[in-house]
Amino acid sequence: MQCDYLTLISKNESLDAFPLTDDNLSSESDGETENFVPTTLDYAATVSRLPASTLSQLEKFLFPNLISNGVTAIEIFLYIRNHILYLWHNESRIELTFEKVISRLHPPYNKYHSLAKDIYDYLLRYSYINFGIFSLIKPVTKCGKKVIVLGAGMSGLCAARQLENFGFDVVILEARDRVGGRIHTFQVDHLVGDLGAMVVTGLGGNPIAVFDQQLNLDLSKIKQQCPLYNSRGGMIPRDKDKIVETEFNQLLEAASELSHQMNFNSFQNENLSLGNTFDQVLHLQNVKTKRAFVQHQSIIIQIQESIETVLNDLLVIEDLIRTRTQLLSNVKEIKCEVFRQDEVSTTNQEYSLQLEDDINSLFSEYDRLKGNLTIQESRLQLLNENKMNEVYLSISDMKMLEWHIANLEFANATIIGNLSLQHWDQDDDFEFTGSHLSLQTGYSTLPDAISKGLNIHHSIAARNVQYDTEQIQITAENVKDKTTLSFECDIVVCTIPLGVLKHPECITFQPPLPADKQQSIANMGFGVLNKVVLCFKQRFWNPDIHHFGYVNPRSRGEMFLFWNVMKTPVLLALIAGKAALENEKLKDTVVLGKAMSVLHKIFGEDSVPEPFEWCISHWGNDPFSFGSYSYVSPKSSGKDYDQLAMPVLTPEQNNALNSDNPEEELHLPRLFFAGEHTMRNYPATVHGAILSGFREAGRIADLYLT
Ligand SMILES: Cc1cc2nc3c(=O)[nH]c(=O)nc-3n(C[C@H](O)[C@H](O)[C@H](O)COP(=O)(O)OP(=O)(O)OC[C@H]3O[C@@H](n4cnc5c(N)ncnc54)[C@H](O)[C@@H]3O)c2cc1C
Repeated sequence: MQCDYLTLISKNESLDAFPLTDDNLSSESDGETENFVPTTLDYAATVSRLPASTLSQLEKFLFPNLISNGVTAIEIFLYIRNHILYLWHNESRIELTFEKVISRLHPPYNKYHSLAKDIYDYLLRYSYINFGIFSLIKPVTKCGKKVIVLGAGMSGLCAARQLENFGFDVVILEARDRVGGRIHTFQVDHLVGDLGAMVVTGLGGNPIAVFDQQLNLDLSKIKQQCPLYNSRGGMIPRDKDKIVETEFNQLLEAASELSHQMNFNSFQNENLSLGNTFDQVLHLQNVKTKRAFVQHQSIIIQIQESIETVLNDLLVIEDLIRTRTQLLSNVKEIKCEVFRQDEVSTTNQEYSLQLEDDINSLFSEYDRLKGNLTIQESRLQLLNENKMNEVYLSISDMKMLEWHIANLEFANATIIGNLSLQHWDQDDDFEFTGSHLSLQTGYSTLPDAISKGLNIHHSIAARNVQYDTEQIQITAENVKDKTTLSFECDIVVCTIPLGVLKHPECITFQPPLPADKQQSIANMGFGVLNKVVLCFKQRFWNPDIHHFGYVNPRSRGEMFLFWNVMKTPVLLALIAGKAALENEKLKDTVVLGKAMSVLHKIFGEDSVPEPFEWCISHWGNDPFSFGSYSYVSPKSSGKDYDQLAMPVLTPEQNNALNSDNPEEELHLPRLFFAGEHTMRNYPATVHGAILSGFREAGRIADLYLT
C-alpha cells in the first residue's frame, strides 16, 4: 500500500497527483439516524464516511487489482473492510489489533488473511480505526524520525497523536499557553461558555462520535426552534417569520440556479459574489412585484373604464327605450291612416310595428350590456379582493430578511458580499446526519483530553521555518519572555491558521512557499465571528428555547442571535458579519452594554439582572488566528483548500522531481500542512480540523514508513 505512493513519486509525477484530496477520502453522507454505534456492517462504513457498497477513490487507487479481479473480489474487500470498521466502532476504547480482526472474521472471509491485513493497514494508516483516546495493546515501534507539529489546535493534536501511534517522535510548538486553538471555553465556577467552536454538527459520520464513546462527552441536543424578536423586543409571529424565511431561501435558490444551472458566475471577468447576485435577484423580484402590481392596477382601470362605458350605453339605451315607447303610444293614439316618416309614407300600423321591433332590439341590447356589466363587475371584485403587493417585501419584512442574511454571515464568518457565488456552499453535500449538539462541560474538554501525554511546548510561536532536503529548522519566539529558540526535526506539520499564514510578519518560510500555495493563501477568505458569554445567577429566559433571534435595526449581525445551550444560566450573544469587525474596535464594556440592551428590550429591564461574569472574544485581533474560520471568496476556486493541503518540496527537490533520473529519497517532502483551511469538504469546523490531522499523519506515514 505505502509502496504505491513511493512508486508514484519515483515515477516523476508531481505532488499534485497525491490522492489525498477530500474527494478521495470521503463520500457524501446518507441516512438520518441518532444511533451512531453501528449495528450493521454497512452502517459502520457510513459512519466512517465511506460508501458501504462501493470502493472509495482512495481504495480504487490503493487496491487496483481488485477492480480487475471482478465483482466477487470487491465484495470480499467490502465485507472485510466494513467488518473491521464495525469492530472498531463497537469497541473504540481499545486498540483494534489485526489478530482480533482475524479471530472475528467468519469463514470464508477469514481465509483471505493477506487481503485482510492490507485492508487493516490501510484503515489504520488513514485513521479510520485506532484513533482518539484508546488503550494500546501492542507497543509502538519507533521509526526514529522526529516531527514538529506547529499548533495545538484540534488538527495539530490529532496529527500528533496519530504520528506517535505510528512510531514518530513528536513535539508540538504552541504559541498560546493553552491547547485547543479556536476551541476555547470560558469558565467561572461551574458555569461555562464557548468563545470559539461550540456546536457538534451531527454525529453521523463525525469522528467526534468516536471521541464521544471514548470520553463519554456530555453532549446535549440543541433544539432547532428559534423565536425571533423585532427591534422593539416584541415576538414576531412564527407564520410571518416563516414567510420571510421561505422568501430568503427562494432568493438563495435563485442565486444558486444562476450559478449552477445557468453557469452565470462571472461578469466582466470578475467572479461574482453571493452578495451581489443575491442583491440582483432581490432587485429583480422587486421589479417583478412592481410590474405585476402595475399590470394589476392597469387591468382594474381598464375594467373600470369599460364598466363606465357600459353604464353610459345603458343610460342611452334606457333613454331610447323610453322615447320609443312614448312614441309608440302616441302613434297608436293618432288615428291617421298615413304617416309620413323619412319621406316614406307608412301606415300607422306599419309604423307601430317598426317601433315595436326597435324597442325589442333595444331591450335585447340592454340585456346584453347588463350581462356584460355583471361580468365586468365580478372581475373587478375579484381583482380588488386579490390585491397585489406594491413592494416585494415591506420595510419590516426586509428587516427580517436582513436577519436571515446575518445568520448566513454568522455561518460563514463574513459578509455575504465576500462569498463566492459558485463555491460558498460547496461543502453542503458532506454534512453529517443527526442533531446538532453542545458539550455541557465546554468544548475545551475535547482538546484537553486529546492533548494528555503529548509533548507540547507552550507559549512558543514559530516565526521562521527553514526547510531543505535534509532537515527542517524552526526559529521560534517565547511569547512570554521574548527569547528566541530554535528546533530541528525531520518533518514539520504546520497547522497554523490561515489567518496567521496571511500575515507574513508573523511567520516566514525559507525558501518561501511555492507561488501556487501563496496564491491560495491570498485567494481564500478568513473571516470573523465573535461571541459575548454572559453568566447569570439564574435564568430569566425560557430554558426550553435553545436560541432566540433579535432583528437588530442598527446593524444586522450585532447581537442578532442568543444561545442558551448550557444547562447552567449562561447566554451567548453572537456578533457576526460587518458588526464582528466593528465591535472589535469598541471597548468591551460598550459591547457588553449592547448585548444587555437587547436583553432588556426582549425581557424587560426589571427582569434582566447584570451578569455576574462575562467575556467577549476578539478573534479578528487574536495574533494566533487573526480571525475565526475560512470561507471561499470570489477570488478562489474551491480547489484552493486542496492547494493549501499540499506538502511542500524545496526548489531543489522540485527540480530533481522534474529531472529524468530522480533520486527517490530526495523527493520526500518535509513540510506538511493541516488545519480546517485545508479541508475542502469539511472546512471551518472542528471535525474538519480533526480529519485534516489524520490525513497528514497518514500521508507522512505513507512516505516515511515502509
Ligand atoms: C467563534 C468561533 C465559532 C466556531 N464555531 C464552530 C462550531 O460551532 N462548530 C465547529 O465545528 N467549528 C466551529 N468553529 C471552527 C473551529 O473552531 C475551527 O475550525 C477548528 O477549531 C480549527 O482547528 P485547527 O486545528 O485547524 O486550528 P486552530 O484551532 O486555530 O489551531 C491552530 C493552533 O496554532 C497555534 N498557532 C498560531 N500561530 C502559531 C505559531 N506561529 N506558532 C505555533 N503555534 C501557533 C494557535 O494558537 C492554535 O492553537 C468556530 C470557530 C470560531 C472562532
